[in-house]
Amino acid sequence: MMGYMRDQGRALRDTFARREEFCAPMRDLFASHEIEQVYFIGSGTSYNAALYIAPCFERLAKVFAVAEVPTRFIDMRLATLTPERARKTLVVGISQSGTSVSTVAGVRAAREAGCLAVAVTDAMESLITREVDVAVKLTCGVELIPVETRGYVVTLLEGLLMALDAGLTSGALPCEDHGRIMGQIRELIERYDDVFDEVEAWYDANAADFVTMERGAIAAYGLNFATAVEGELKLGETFKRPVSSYEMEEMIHGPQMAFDGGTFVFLIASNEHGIDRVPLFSSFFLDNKITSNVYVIGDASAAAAIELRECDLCISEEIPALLSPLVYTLPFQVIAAKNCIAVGIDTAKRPEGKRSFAHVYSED
Ligand SMILES: O=P(O)(O)OC[C@H]1O[C@](O)(CO)[C@@H](O)[C@@H]1O
Repeated sequence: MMGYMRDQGRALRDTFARREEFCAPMRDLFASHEIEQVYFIGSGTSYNAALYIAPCFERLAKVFAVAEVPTRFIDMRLATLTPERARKTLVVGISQSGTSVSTVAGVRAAREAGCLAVAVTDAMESLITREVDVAVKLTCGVELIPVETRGYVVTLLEGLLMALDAGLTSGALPCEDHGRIMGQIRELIERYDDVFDEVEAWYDANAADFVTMERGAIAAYGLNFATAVEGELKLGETFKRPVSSYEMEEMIHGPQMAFDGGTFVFLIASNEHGIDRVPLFSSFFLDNKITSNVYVIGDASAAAAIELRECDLCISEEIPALLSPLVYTLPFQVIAAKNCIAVGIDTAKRPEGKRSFAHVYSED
């Protein structure tokens, strides 16, 4: 797992260099169809990436976009699609492997309803590619372990680049804004390996505490809600402790009643609307002596806005808010991987003797 994570910087730079491979097909779709709404569907890590990609399309390409798990897309959203609306609806199924039963069923149902269906997948010969109008390459490379990490950050970047391109092409995103954001991406992926090292050093400094985690709560706002949900999945599927994710404000509407000294609270202080509320949350847990295990995750701009403690993570340089999910997922990936190493859990192994039905590898 650590090997795939340490390769993320290279994979992001490779994805950026290959952007025309996935931006061009999406650009053609937007140019040749009147698209009024986009559904990004996927399961697990791919759904969590969709939680970031959908708002990127809304902000940058000014198109109504929603992230949905495939079963809810089929059971709820399809009902809203009259034949006329379906023709103007793009459904993007994200599946790294191309074999998630749910996502394959989702794009099939979308197409049957008259929507335009696209697959974003690393496996260009997989089942999902046969159920769509267009298959778009996900440039993450195969991950041979059950836990997806490199695939997650690559999916985020690919979605962001597609949204930027769609916005530029439609005229929704001014050329100077497009150029500025592309520059920020270039700069971040160049120093991504250094950022990874900073996160790992933070883990190492707090390792003795992290391995004692009994339960976790991850709270975030804005684009980093996706980070919280992905952090919950990563820690749960590896370290196997119960972890919940929250839109930050919602954490104080009941869930906090269950927290105690064994609960590790992670507050993602991204430089978005909501950052000023973070200190209220940390002091609630600390001052009321509910748990001393409170960690704020932020960067140089968070440090200017919030009084950080020694145990908090402060990335030394500023991370632009739009790109911050590419970085703030790292602490949770690193805690997941290194806690497992510490307690002897092999993250490369699938649970023995348990056949899952989440993926299908052939038409049978
Ligand atoms: O992106 P894919 O290949 O559809 O996989 C989705 C999810 O399915 C899993 O492989 C589990 O079944 C997760 O690890 C992953 O997040």
